[in-house]
Amino acid sequence: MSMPMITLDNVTVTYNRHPAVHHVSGCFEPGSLTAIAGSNGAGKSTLLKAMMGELSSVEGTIDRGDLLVRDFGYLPQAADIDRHFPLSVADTVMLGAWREVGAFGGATRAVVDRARQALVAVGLAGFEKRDIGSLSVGQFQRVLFARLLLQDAKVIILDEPFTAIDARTTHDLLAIIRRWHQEARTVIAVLHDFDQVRAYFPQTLLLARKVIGWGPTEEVLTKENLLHAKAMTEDWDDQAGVCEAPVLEGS
Ligand SMILES: Nc1ncnc2c1ncn2[C@@H]1O[C@H](COP(=O)(O)OP(=O)(O)OP(=O)(O)O)[C@@H](O)[C@H]1O
Repeated sequence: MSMPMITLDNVTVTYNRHPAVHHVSGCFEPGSLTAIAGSNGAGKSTLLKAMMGELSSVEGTIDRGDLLVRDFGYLPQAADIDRHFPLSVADTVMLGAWREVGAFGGATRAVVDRARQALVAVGLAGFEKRDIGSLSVGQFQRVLFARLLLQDAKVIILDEPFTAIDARTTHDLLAIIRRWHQEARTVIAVLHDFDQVRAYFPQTLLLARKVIGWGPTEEVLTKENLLHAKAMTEDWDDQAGVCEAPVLEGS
């Protein structure tokens, strides 16, 4: 059996000493396609940011195995992305290849061809010279998927990729996620639409500050678990302190 690719062991993440997620343990297998689901404030984005190494107050262990930073492709929530830069669609997609190209290096013909193919794959052929500020929300999301295609990452982490995205665009981008899965990449996506999760994502991590369920989607998204998750998130005290270490019997 292959070794787990990303293993979380008792991960707790705090903001100003208040836990946003706590005691999360489990693993993302290589090539798995996992949805992270949960209510607003359940800690989904926090967990992704911790996995990306973006947060400093992380307790427990996030073991990324042999993976390097370059092996991760990360799409943050749209609200965290500033697109008021005077960047063209082509330049934005090319950012996916910056590790290959380097800060001042020139892109090879092969990289430019791959960027062009990525734009075709997301249905934006001919948009190369458009300013990203002039795109619709859905078109911009397609550009960001093209950038991920170019990056060619082993692990792809998407934070609410379909929020405010229309059905047609969502359908097209889900097809790309499916393609990544068929290519045996590990894909992790925060999603709010349970029907979508059931239809496309074999694995689910249901989060409500802690893990409510993590495994095959049909076993995790039960009515009971969803009610439990909702109640947990609603009852959570944002000012709660970090749990004390459990007292071991006999100590
Ligand atoms: N930078 C921050 N500073 C302080 N608290 C934060 C910060 N970011 C998130 N939080 C808090 O951590 C908790 C979890 O937030 P997080 O954004 O991870 O939830 P989420 O499940 O992704 O929610 P949503 O579905 O609304 O995006 C919330 O109570 C939030 O207010």
